Amino acid sequence: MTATALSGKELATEIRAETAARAAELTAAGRPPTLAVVVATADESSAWYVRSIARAAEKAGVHCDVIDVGPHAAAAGIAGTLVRLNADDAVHGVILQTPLPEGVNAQEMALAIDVGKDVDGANPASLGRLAAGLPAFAPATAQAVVAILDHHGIELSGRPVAMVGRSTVVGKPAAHLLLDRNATVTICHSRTRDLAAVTRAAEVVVAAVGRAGLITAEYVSPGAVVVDVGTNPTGDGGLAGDVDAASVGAVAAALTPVPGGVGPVTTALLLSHTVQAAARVRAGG
Ligand SMILES: NC(=O)C1=CN([C@@H]2O[C@H](COP(=O)(O)OP(=O)(O)OC[C@H]3O[C@@H](n4cnc5c(N)ncnc54)[C@H](OP(=O)(O)O)[C@@H]3O)[C@@H](O)[C@H]2O)C=CC1
Ligand SMILES: Nc1nc(=O)c2c([nH]1)NC[C@@H]1CN(c3ccc(C(=O)N[C@@H](CCC(=O)O)C(=O)O)cc3)C=[N+]21
Repeated sequence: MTATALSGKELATEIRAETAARAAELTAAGRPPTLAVVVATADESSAWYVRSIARAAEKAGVHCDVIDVGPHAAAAGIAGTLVRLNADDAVHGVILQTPLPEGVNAQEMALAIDVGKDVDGANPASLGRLAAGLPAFAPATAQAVVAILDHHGIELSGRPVAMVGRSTVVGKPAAHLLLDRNATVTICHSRTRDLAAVTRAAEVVVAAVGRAGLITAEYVSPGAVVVDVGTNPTGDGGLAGDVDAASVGAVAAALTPVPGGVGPVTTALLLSHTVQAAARVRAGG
């Protein structure tokens, strides 16, 4: 058996087209949608991600302001920058890049992001609202997982799903979104005993671990659907998923590729959230 590739490219193109149309309307109405990206790191993969957001934003007609406070910024300085952006009516979305300088806690910092502008669902209050079924932006990556499954017509209701990873950026919010779709979700992590037994019992496996090739064929039941969130830099400047596509592809029914799967949908959703935030402000006056 050779697994079907669940591409994210077409879905990302659809989301970007819809986003560009709404961005053009907002711009014509004198409210150009604007995303502020706060950076406090010299990390190369973070810099790559920021450049890819800026490129995608430009194509969609969304303004992207990168505010680099430097890799030695103190917590008070970072929080102060976020508070200033909350108060700036010309800014509709705010994201804070990780990693942060040593000793600065990402969750603490994200508490300073206004929930209405929290387009990557980083504020713990956004995660709480998501869990409680209240309106909030989900982290773009977590939403991308469900969106890509929906796009390819994969049923979630009632099905056993293994979510491998419990980070606040991906695993926990994705588990909530999957639960909202009536999946029966098991959340796994580094202390999970016999991970392969748990993932083999699932019909849908989502891997957000950060270990290239961790999920091999013996972790997957024949006919399962596998979503690979991992974006692990390879030595030669490429990207490797958390799933060993060569072996899993022979067992699974369907698998999201890396690159070309969850990644492009993530960036498209981040911009979509930004125009939603801008439109909401307009609706409120
Ligand atoms: N495509 C995209 O848009 C995005 C991709 N990513 C990628 O997704 C991956 C995960 O990111 P993120 O959630 O931020 O990573 P984190 O490092 O924050 O979390 C990793 C999770 O995986 C668990 N884990 C680690 N090792 C194992 C193991 N051997 N077996 C089972 N579970 C394990 C950890 O468990 P524990 O909690 O016990 O430590 C933790 O819950 C990375 O490759 C990242 O680059 C991330 C965000 C967006
Ligand atoms: N709070 C937070 N939110 C994130 O969303 C987040 C983060 N932290 N930390 C870092 C990771 C990484 N990440 C990627 C997003 C898109 C691609 C992407 O679009 N990749 C393309 C291009 C790949 C290539 O050019 O080789 C693809 O997969 O096809 C990759 C990686 C978001 N992250």
